Amino acid sequence: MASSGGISNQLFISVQLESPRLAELDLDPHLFGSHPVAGSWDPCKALPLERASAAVWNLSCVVPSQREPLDFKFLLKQRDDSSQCIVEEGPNRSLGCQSNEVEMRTAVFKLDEGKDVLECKVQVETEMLSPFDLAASWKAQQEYLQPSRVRGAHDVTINTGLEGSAKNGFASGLELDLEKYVVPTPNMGSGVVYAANLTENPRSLLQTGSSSNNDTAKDIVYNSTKGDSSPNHYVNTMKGATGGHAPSLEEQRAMFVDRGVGSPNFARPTKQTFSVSNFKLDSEAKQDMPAAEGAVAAAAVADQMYGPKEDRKLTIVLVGLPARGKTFTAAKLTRYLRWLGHETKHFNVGKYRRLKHGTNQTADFFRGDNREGVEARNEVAALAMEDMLSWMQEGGQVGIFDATNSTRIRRNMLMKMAEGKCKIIFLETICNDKDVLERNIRLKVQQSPDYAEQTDFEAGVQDFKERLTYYEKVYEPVEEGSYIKMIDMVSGKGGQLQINDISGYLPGRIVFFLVNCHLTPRPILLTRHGESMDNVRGRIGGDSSLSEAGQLYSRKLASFVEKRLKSERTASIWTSTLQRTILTAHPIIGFPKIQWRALDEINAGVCDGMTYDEIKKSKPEEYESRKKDKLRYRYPRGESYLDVIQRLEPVIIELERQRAPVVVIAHQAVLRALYAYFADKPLEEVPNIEIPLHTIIEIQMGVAGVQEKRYKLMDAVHPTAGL
Ligand SMILES: O=P(O)(O)OC[C@H]1O[C@@](CO)(OP(=O)(O)O)[C@@H](O)[C@@H]1O
Repeated sequence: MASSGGISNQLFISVQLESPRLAELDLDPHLFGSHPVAGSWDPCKALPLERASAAVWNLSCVVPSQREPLDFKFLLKQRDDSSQCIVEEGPNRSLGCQSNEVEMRTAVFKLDEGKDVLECKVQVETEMLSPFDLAASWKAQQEYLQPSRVRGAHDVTINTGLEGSAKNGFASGLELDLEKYVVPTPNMGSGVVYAANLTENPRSLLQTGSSSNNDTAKDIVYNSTKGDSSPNHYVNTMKGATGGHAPSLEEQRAMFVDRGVGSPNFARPTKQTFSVSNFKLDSEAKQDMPAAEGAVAAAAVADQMYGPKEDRKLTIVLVGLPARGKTFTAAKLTRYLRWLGHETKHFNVGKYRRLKHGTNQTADFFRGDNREGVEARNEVAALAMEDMLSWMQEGGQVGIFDATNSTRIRRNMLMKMAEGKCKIIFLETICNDKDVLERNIRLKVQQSPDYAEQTDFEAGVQDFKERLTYYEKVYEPVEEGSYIKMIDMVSGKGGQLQINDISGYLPGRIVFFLVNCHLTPRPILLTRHGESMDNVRGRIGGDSSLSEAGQLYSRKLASFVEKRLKSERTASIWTSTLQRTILTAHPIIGFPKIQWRALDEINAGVCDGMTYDEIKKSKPEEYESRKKDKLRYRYPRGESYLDVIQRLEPVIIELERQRAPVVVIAHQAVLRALYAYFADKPLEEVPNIEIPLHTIIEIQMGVAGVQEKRYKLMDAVHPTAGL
């Protein structure tokens, strides 16, 4: 917003710091920085943050707009001795004069001479406000003691508490009303997590005890004895369908693909009956069946019937120089494929290297002429590939092999290891955008365990850039085999995708997904409709209107959306075709509304309009069957959660493709499925994820992955508990 006629705009800054430990440690968070408003880097003049809740401190202030960015950092002061300051680690934070700039880097403080580390979640938002907006807000506040209704301005209440500080030109204590509605997020967490840390831990190293990751151990246990992909579990299930004896090989051949558990009363296909949806498959092939429905399951069958064995297993081998977004792309692809029901795991070779060789390799370790380094790196790459192939033997379907894999020799080694066991597709990420590279390098040094002990951030950046030059010297672009090249796509300004020798259902889905992805940060707001009359009655499905409370929520939601998205030039409102979501969206003005049938609530079939108690009494076997396997259970003439996931796939693709914010007003089961995608939740958890009424779940998609924030606008009078 340019300054008008010599009257300069004001930069509104809203800062939030969150950590449950701050209060315990008697530490008061402050902010200090380059502008006189922020103490001109004098810790004694640092601005204190105000405590907003048990673990949240915030500060809002207005800074006369400045030509240069506002550089600042957080610092902690001991409550009983404010002369003791602890300044946060890492580079200065910098705010330009853009509106709605959101900076999320976690604040890291070293306590007790570095023996203890305190991490605080950070949210920083900025807004350029014209003096007129500010004055009008002030006037509205003074005269009507109401939050301002000035178009476009924050709904602020101006707190004149810090009179003294008004001298140096800023009205302190501006408080964002929206923050009052923030409620804790569940374990999805919103701290920035280093994506490579979430990848598979080396079972090979685990056996030698050099890695202490229970998850992998649990994972191995899970794959071999639990879940419905293991033969013994499957045989037991089939005993029920064959009158109690273990199915003979002939009967096993009659096992059917349809993943819907459905009503136990329906005639189970036996070896005489054969319908299109019940392909005869031997139990061994059954293991590869994804826990998915519809298109994915049918394609998996087709691939199995016609494709060679290795086509049933797919490995996406990432290729690219460091800081090209490989790990981020790998994590996104893993999340998407898992959500569709494909057994997918992300193997990061860097993690193997760190576990086997420690985290303080300097750039020299990565020199192409460092024989020892090259051998060590190839060794851990082979270990990771061995682990992945073993996992595939146990039922894994798609492996994401994340490393630079920057030479033909390395790639040939991987292809040789995979021969006859799985299909390999190379996914090469190429980035020529200097700004994107610089940002990725700084993000990498900030987050990677390789630089956790590096106290001098700039030295870390130099070391990483040196490592980069060594890789560039030996880098050989992919020209061999099946490959996908993503060229300058992450910057969100076009770019291109090149593919070679790509065929089959799953590779096709992967290409389609990658074409639609980008990293442009934008919020996606998920919320259920306002309380409906059927919610009050405890009836499921249906197409009822809103209760009084539901109508009130629709008005609050409209006010929230107006404030939260006021500075967004374009945003859209998506609803289902059921009236409870359309009525909820009705009071929202100024944004296009789109009705998606794909967003309709799970179809309860013959149980539609019933209460859970009525189902339990009149259809006890349905009730029990759904309780036993709520993910796969399909209502008679209705849907399962897996069916809902399948029909939501185009919605996910469109949400990934959108660059502007989207408000999705939908239903409990539908939002469970959508949330599970963003939160990378296991499919088994989907049917029981908490999606309370009258609460907005804000998903922030961006460079550092997916973060979440929740706003509860009002209580739900009749919370609906799922079956
Ligand atoms: O899968 P469960 O837990 O039954 O939840 C789905 C049910 O939630 C409900 C409410 O009970 O959704 P909503 O009100 O959000 O449209 C029912 O309509 C729907 O059948």
